Amino acid sequence: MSTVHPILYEPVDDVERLDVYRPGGYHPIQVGDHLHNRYGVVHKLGHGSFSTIWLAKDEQLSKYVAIKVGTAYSDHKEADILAELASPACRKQDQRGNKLITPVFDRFTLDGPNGTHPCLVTSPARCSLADAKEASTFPDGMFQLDVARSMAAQVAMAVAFIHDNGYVHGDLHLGNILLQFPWRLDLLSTSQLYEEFGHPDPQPVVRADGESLSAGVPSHVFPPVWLGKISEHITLAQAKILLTDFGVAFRPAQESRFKSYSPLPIRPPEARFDVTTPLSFSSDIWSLACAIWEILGLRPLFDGWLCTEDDITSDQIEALGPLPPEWWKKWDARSKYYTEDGQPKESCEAWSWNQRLERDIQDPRRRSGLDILEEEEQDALFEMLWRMLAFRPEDRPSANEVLQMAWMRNWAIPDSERTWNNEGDMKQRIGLPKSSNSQAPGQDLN
Ligand SMILES: Nc1ncnc2c1ncn2[C@@H]1O[C@H](COP(=O)(O)OP(=O)(O)OP(=O)(O)O)[C@@H](O)[C@H]1O
Repeated sequence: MSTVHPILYEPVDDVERLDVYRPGGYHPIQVGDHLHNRYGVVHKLGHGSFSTIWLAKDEQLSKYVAIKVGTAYSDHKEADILAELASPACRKQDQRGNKLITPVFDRFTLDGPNGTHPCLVTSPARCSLADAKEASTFPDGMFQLDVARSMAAQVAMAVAFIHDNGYVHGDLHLGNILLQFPWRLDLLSTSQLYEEFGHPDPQPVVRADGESLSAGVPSHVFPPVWLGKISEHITLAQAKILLTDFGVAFRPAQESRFKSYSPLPIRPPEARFDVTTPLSFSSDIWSLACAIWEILGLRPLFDGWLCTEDDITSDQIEALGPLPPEWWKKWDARSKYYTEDGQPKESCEAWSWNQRLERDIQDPRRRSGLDILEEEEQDALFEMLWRMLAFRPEDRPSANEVLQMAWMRNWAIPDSERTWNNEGDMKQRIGLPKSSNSQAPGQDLN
C-alpha cells in the first residue's frame, strides 16, 4: 500500500524529502554548523532515504571528511559493519579489497529535536557512478571501455572482500558505487573549494500553509555540490571506486534475511520466488552481474522504468530462459506473458542476449564514439554473466570464482591494476609533487 505524504512545504529541487524532518527523521543541519566539537560543515554532498551527507573540515587533522548523518530511525549497524571491515583482522587478509570500501575515520551521535542520530565520518568521494553517467553530455552516458572494465573488476573485488568477511552487501547498484578523488581535496582551502566547485546555495524551507517551522525543520536546505566527473571524461587513472552504503548489509551466519531491499532491476529472483529460504552471498552475485552490465553499457540489463515485478520476471525469462519449474508454477501472472508451455505470447517483444548486448552496450558505445567489445571479449563476458545470473542461487559462482573467470583475468583485472598503479603518474599529470600536501593545485582539478 503506498503512503500519501501531505504537502507541508513549498517544493525545493534536488534536496532530501522535507517531510522527513520530523521526530525520528533527518537532523536539521546547516552549512557552518560545528559538529562534535571537531567538524565544520562546509557543503552538502548528498542525501539518501536514511541520511543526509555533508562535506566537513576536520579541524583537528585539517582535512575534509564526509559525514553521513542518519535519521533517528536508523540504527548503528552500518557503522558497526564498516568498523569491523576496517579492523586490522579484516584488512590484513585482503589489502586490495579493503581500499575499495568506505573507510571509517570516526563515529558519534548527535542529539537534536528529531532524536538521536548516528553519524559516520568517512572520506569524501567525487560522485556515484550513477551520477557520473547521468551528468554525461552525450544522450548516452557511458564510461570509456578500459575505465568500465577497471571499475567492474574493482566492484567484484570489493564484493569478494566483504563476502570473505562474512557480509552480504544487499544493495549493489551504481548509486552505491562512488568515484574516489584522484588527488587530495585537502590541498584546497575552503574558499578555493568554493571557487572551484561553487558555493553552498541555501534554499529557504517554507511551509505551504504559511505557518512557522517547527524546531526539527531546518530554516534552509542545500542542493548537493557537484564534485563529480562526467562518465566519458573519467580516465583509467581516475577510475578508483569505493563501495558504500552498508545500510542493508547483513551477516547470513547471524541473521536470516528473506526480504531484498535492492531496487527491482537488480533484485535477485529468489527474493520473489523462494521466500522461505534466507538470502545469501549469491544474492549479491546476481546484483553484481547487473551492475557490471550497466557499468559497461548504457542501461540496466533488466529495465525497471515503470516496470512491475511481473515485467521484470518476464524480461529475465526472455534473457535467461525458463524459470525453474517450481517458480514457474508459482508465478500467477505468467499467462499475461506466456502460453502454458512457456512460449512468449505474440505481443511480447523478446530480446535475446546478443540483441541486448547490441541494444545496451555495443550500439550506444558506437554512437558515442567509444570502443566496443571485440568478439572474444564478448564471449568471455557472456560466459561470466550467464553463470552469475543462474536463476537458482546455488548455481551461481562465488565472488572469488568470478574473479577467476576469463573476462576478469584477461580484460577487467589488468585494467584495474593500471588504475591502481597509476597513482604517481596521476599526480605528475595534474601537476602535483608526489609528496605534496600543502600546495593548492591551481591546475586541472578535473
Ligand atoms: N562519502 C561520500 N562522498 C560523496 N558523496 C557521498 C558520500 N556518501 C554518500 N554520498 C552521496 O550521498 C548519496 C546517498 O548516500 P547513501 O546511499 O550512503 O545514503 P542512504 O541514506 O543510505 O541512501 P539509501 O536511500 O540508498 O538507503 C550517494 O548516492 C552519494 O551521492
